[in-house]
Amino acid sequence: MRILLIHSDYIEYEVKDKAIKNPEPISEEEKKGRMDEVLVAFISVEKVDETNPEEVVSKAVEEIINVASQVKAENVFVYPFAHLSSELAKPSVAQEILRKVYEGLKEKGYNVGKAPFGYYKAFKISCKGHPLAELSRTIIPEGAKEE
Ligand SMILES: NCC(=O)N[C@H]1[C@@H](O)[C@H](n2cnc3c(N)ncnc32)O[C@@H]1CO
Repeated sequence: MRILLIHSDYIEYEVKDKAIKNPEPISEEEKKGRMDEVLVAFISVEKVDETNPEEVVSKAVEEIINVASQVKAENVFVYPFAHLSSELAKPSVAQEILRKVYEGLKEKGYNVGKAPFGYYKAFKISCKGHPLAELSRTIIPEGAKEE
């Protein structure tokens, strides 16, 4: 899993078109969204993550919370982003893993937003620009490391 973390004044998105055959069903109001004072997590789920989804989910939640506490962000935004890796997991697995990351962050008490899965989206983001405002993390399941 590849994660790009951007501490932002805001993130806003607008759904433009379906990008896969069966995108996540969304309501009219979910076609646009915005969150202010937020740690945005752009996440690419990778093929290797399929070997141990549970481990990748818990490590991702841990890494995101670690950065959120350092930058003092109470809002987190999970953005499915298929552009951080050339070894992507298939959409069905990726959607489930991202849903669990979202749920895991909520369980830890964060105010969590998410962008719909499986769409092309326009987005605007305002990076805060401080030294910890742009970070990336790579998460690899333990088992996969032995290969
Ligand atoms: N920016 C727009 C976009 O990326 N759209 C992506 C994601 O919403 C989602 N998606 C599909 N596979 C994955 C994956 N492995 N990891 C994350 N998202 C995925 O499906 C869209 C087309 O790839």
